[in-house]
Amino acid sequence: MTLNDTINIKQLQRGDSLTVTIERFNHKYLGETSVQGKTVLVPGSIPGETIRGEVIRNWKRRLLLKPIEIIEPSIDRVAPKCQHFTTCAGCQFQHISYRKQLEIKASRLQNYFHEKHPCHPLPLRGVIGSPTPYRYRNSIKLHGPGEPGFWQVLGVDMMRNEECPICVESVDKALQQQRQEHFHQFTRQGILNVLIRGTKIGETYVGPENPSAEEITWLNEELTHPLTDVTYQLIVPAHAFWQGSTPMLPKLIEQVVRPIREFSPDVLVESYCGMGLFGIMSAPFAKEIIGIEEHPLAIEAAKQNQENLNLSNLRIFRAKTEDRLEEFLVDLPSEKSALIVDPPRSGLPKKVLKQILKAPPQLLVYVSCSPESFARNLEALCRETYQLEDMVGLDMFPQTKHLECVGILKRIIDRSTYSPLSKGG
Ligand SMILES: C[S@@+](CC[C@H](N)C(=O)[O-])C[C@H]1O[C@@H](n2cnc3c(N)ncnc32)[C@H](O)[C@@H]1O
Repeated sequence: MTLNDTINIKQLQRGDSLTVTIERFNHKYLGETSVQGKTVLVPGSIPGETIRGEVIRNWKRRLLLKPIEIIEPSIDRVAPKCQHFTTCAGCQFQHISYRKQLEIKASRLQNYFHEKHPCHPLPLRGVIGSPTPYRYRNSIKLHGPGEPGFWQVLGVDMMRNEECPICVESVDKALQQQRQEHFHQFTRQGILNVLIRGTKIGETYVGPENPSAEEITWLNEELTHPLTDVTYQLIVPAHAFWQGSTPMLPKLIEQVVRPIREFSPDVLVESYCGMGLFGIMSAPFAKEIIGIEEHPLAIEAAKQNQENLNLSNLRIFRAKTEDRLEEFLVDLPSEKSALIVDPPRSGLPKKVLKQILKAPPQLLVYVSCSPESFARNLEALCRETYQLEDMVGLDMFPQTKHLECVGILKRIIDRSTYSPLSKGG
């Protein structure tokens, strides 16, 4: 007899109890199992564990269970630090030892590169862990309706979270203070989405995610270059992209800029450049750098940083990558040219892939926050034009399912074969 033979799962209601053994993680890293043909999802569980839980929702095909008692725990289980873990949708892994989290992420990367993928076997060096697996995150967005909060697991309501221990202290403190005041200063004005962002030097922005022109805020940040030890004072736009993990940032820069330093390109194009982070950090190692970015505030910050740091070899262009990349790539010198891409989660669109394949620079450094689109894009890039020489994962967001990776691609064909001129445009 199995654990649930005496229960008709269809009839379970909110608050009822159910005991299950977890079979696997689903694609969102929720533990799951099947009971009487229904998928039972248990946040904060590990495959192999037997858990007694309380029913939160019972849909037609799925049932959401909140763990109440871990009857048979996994050897990888640790105590979560956040009181909201298993209710909040932000973290998936607080109950798993940090060593095991890194193992899970490394095998997830491997799994995207099946046997027939041109990059198989994967030259993966591993996943670099965060020096601080908590207290790393420098920005959060809270959403309405009503008092702003985080999404709950599986989108069940919003939660008015009292803390967020993965955040750096200044951000967590600002959240706690706002929560005590019920975010009144924003809800009174009908502002639904609130952004909290903190910098390493202690500046904090708490305000609307989408500000009016007068509310636009610039933050000051300090960053020490991991390869030169020079400390940079940077302007960071509160409302445009800035890397979310303060302690992991030097490690990410090191992985992206080291190959640029080794290659020492005559021209480096950095597309999806944000406020110019990798271009600025590559400035000592490339003769000329061209940055392309579409967000007006990121562009303003990039230009301000370029001026403040007196970087005469860096030029920034406001454009959509798909509209202007080709024109820069076809002008690149055949040898000694490099490209850094750091696209959003969806990866490089087909149009951009085509432009790269038409005039491929010698070195391509691909920074990705989505292993899935990264693997898909590499399938096209490495079919005949590039070889993936090196790859590393970076755990920018410990306790969560998210994973960053950097791939170093070297051109393996003679570029003249692919030149738009030799192909008649
Ligand atoms: C993952 S962020 C990387 C930013 C930068 N590399 C950094 O580390 O700070 C992606 C950036 O691409 C920009 N972006 C998104 N779509 C774009 C497009 N089609 N063309 C140019 N930039 C784009 C976003 O505004 C954002 O700044």
